[in-house]
Parts: sequence; C-alpha cells; structure tokens
Amino acid sequence: MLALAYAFVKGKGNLRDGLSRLLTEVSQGYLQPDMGGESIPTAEGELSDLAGDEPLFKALYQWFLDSGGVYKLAFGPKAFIVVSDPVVVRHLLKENAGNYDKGVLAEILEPIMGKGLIPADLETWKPRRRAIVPAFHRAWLGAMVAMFNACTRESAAKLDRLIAAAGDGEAVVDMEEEFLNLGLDIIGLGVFNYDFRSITRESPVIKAVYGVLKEAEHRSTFYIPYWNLPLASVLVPRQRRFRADLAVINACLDGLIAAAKRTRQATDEEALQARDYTKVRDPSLLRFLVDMRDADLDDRQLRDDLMTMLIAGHETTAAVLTWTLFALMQQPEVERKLLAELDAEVGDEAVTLDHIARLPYLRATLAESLRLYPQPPILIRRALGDDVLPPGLRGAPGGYPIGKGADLFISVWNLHRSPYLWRDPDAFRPERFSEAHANADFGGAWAGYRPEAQGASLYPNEVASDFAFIPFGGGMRKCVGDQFALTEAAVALVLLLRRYTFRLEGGPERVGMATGATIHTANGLRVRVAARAAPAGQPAVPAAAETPALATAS
Ligand code: HEM
Repeated sequence: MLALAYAFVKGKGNLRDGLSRLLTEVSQGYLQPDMGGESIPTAEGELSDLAGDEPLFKALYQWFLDSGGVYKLAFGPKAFIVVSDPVVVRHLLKENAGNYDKGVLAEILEPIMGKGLIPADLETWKPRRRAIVPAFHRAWLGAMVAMFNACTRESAAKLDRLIAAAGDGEAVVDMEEEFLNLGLDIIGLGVFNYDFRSITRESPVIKAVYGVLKEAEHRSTFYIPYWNLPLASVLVPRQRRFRADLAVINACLDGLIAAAKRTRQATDEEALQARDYTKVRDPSLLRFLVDMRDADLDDRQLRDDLMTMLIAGHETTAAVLTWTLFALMQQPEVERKLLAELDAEVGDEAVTLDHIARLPYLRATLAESLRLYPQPPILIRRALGDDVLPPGLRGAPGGYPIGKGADLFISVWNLHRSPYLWRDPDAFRPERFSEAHANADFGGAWAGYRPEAQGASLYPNEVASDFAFIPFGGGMRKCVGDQFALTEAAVALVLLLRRYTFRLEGGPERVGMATGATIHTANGLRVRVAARAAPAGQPAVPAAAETPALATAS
C-alpha cells in the first residue's frame, strides 16, 4: 500500500499510477511481508521533479542527501532502488555479484551490442570474459602507446591548421568534438586495426557510429520502449535510420572479422602475449582473439564483442579528456603544477609507459576528473534472486530484503560526491588521493580511503577506497579497458597541454547524458586554443618526437 499512499499524500500522481506502481513493486518483490525486515525508504519526490534541463543522475543526488544511501524511487509504473552507499555497493558488485545481471541496461543495449560483454547475461559473459581479458596484456598496451602518440599528433596537426587559419594566433575549437574524433580513431586501431581517420575526414561508418550512439541515448532516456512494437523499425523514421546505421557498422565489422579469420595463425595464449608488438603488423585485440588457440570464432559473438568495445571505449575516454580539460581551465594552480611535472619528466619526448609511471600528479588529476565526472554516472543491476542489502550508513540494522527482479541504480555520481566519503567533495583537488580519509559513523563497515591499499595499481581504485571510488566499476564485471583508457588519456593530455594553452570560451557547466553511459556537455566545450609560448630563452614547444605509425586497414 505504500506506493498508493505515497501518491495521494504527495497530492501528485493518480490512482492508475499508484496501482501500476503497486503492481510493479509486488511483482518485483519490494513488498514482501514474509521476508521480514524493514522496507526501503521512499524518496520524497516525483517524476515531474525531473522535468527541465537536469539529467536524472543529478536529481538522484538531493534525494540521496534527504533519504539516505538506499532509497526507492518510483518512475511512473516502474520502481528502482537507488544505492549510494559503499558498503551496499561492495555487496552488489563483489560479495554477491553473481546474483545480479544488467537488467534494464541489457534491454536497451541488446539491439546494438547483442550478447557483447557489457549487456551479456552471466552464462554468456563467463567464457567471453575469460577469452577477452588476456588480450589486454602489457606488451599490447606498450604497442598501443605508440599509436596514442601518433593519433594525438594528428589532432595537434589539425589544431595547428585551425590556429593558422584563424589568423590571430588563436582558434575557437569545440574540444569535446576533437576528443571524440581522437577517441574513435584510437579505439578503431586498438580494437580491430581499422583507421576511421575521423580527425581528418567524414565517412559513412563514422556517421553510422554516431547515429547508433544517438539512438542509444534516446532509448536510455525514453520511458516507453516503442521501438519494440511490431513495424516500429519500418514505420518510424528514426528507427529506420537506426537499422540502416547498424547495417553499415555490422558490414564493416563483418568484413574485418572475415579478413582476420582468413589470415588466422592459431597460437597459444602465452606465445601471443610474448610477441614483439613493436614489430607486429596488426597488434589489435581482434587479431589476438582470432589467433588464440581454441578461440570461440562464432562470427556473431565476435561482432557483438567488437561493437561493445567500440562503444564502451570511445565516448567514455573522450569524456574524461573533455572534463579534465574543462576542470584544468578553471584550476590554474593545478594546471601549473601539472605542467611542471610534465616538463620535468617527459619534456619533448614521445610519451611512454615508463613516463606515466613517473607522473603521479597527472594520474591523480585524471582520477579526480573521473571522481567528479564519472562515465557512466550510474551502474544498472537487476536481482536474479532474493537478497538482503546490508544497512550501510544509518540504514535499518537488519538491512533491506529485496526480491528477485528488483531493479537497482548504483549511483557512481553520488558515491563520488558523497559528503560522508570525501572531504570537500565538490572541489577539484588531485592532492586528495594521497591523503587517507575515514568516517567513524560507518562503525567500521567502510574501511575508508587508504592510499597505501592501492597496491601495485598506478591509479586509485575500488580497493583503496573500499568501493567509494568506482569509475570503472568493481568486482567481476569491472571494466576490461581501464588501463587502455587511462593510458590514452594520459598521453593525449601530456602532448596537448605542453603544446597549447586552452581558455574556456563560453558556456556554463551543463551536463547531458549520452548512451546511458557518458556525461557530455550540453553544447560542446568551446575553447580558445593557442600555441604555448616557450619559457624565455628556449625554442617553441615542438610536437612530440616521431613514433612509428601502424599498418592498418581503413
Ligand atoms: C575512461 C574510459 C572508460 C570508463 C570510465 C569505463 C567505465 C566502465 C564501467 C564503469 C564498467 C562497468 C559497468 C558495470 O559494472 O555495469 C565498464 C565495463 C566495461 N568496459 Fe569500460 N570504461 C572505459 C573504457 C573502456 C575501454 C577503452 C574499453 C575497451 C577497449 C572498455 C570496455 C569495457 C567492457 C568490455 C566492459 C564490460 C566488462 C564486463 O562486464 O565483464 N571500457 N567500463
């Protein structure tokens, strides 16, 4: 009865809304008197509160402060449990991760990624994860760094051209768009050795990739899945376009898979990882997946996995670069400190993994950007069986029973900005990652942030923060591309920050949301870009030293 009472007490909603909510809750097992335990607090808000410019993940923050680290939110006929407490998140992602799949997210992404690693049900996911993880090995990452340098130099050459064309030494550039082009070229080369060349040209495949991303965004923010209706893909123009875009990308991926199979050389995993990747003509992930002895070479599965990585690894990394630049333009002191580190450790050399290991402030800056602007801001889960969520901070002592089918939003945004987990949570301050932080109110249930617990990892992670910092998720479904993405972002930042000055041209901080995964600016990141003057007595900052280009398809 809770939902009905709630709808009337608030004086909003109507009887039908209340009934459909009640049905949803009962069918999803939220109201299960037989399970005992307290019911989850309900957020004091309504769907209409979400109207306006504010994206969903931002609206969830105020309700978190008002209602606590576990609360329930009804969306018309749908109800979700919103989780913003690290103890509960640890339970969902690690301790009882096998009880959850991707639920609503899988429903939205299935038409695009099929049974790729992100939306995959647990049975499909297990063997694919086992096959894909070894492909992300260190020697491959080393080869990728050379490619990151080469692609960033292409971006720099374009910025040089734009500055020269502007005539007054300064060009106004949408850096979000430039980072998206850079991210697309890099993911194409790294994952399937395909050169989109999106920095310098337009192509039907690139247009199709952006078309599909746009449709994914539309679907993740539209409440009624009309695209599942019979004939929708024929009668609705945007759905027709979507099908056409998918066909273009699929044809491209199918061609690449067929070519990789024609030249297959089955090899053991160890031997594949021991290849000299500086000399390999095609060091891509696809090559590794196809060449691995006993590999599953099902065309459809390979295509789903490639499509997943294309989409998962492109906008996300571009968004990290966009938001890091956005933050640095407003933090001259952080930028000054960062530049001093880059000048001292890298200078004009091409960036290597060894350099990055010696750049702690750069790494902390990227982590701080991911803390304040996490991509994705929300992780989605659905319970495969009944469970009891731990109480977390000030929750019901016995925790909260939930039923099979319950839908959960893990709010990464709320965790990363939680006043219970971070000192001065809204400030951009990379230094925080070298300071320990604890909160006795958790009664020992949250271990706090402990820099020394980071272990061998170069970046702060879910272990050091006991699930308060999870930009790449955590537990068994943690991102497989985290090192790839962070290295790409590090190389691009080193080269571009040393070569140019960036000044915010306009636009207040406004965020939108794409593909249910990426926080993007609402109207681009318009920036005044100029060549950085060299310190007195030194030559102008040159482009980075040459790195060998890779042989590619395009
Ligand atoms: C800064 C860039 C990136 C961020 C912030 C990011 C973030 C994430 C997050 C949060 C998850 C976990 C999702 C969940 O638990 O529901 C994830 C999963 C995944 N990511 Fe990334 N990602 C990034 C880059 C990449 C790249 C470059 C690739 C591939 C080349 C990639 C491939 C994947 C895949 C395949 C999964 C699914 C893993 C599984 O379920 O086993 N990501 N990513």
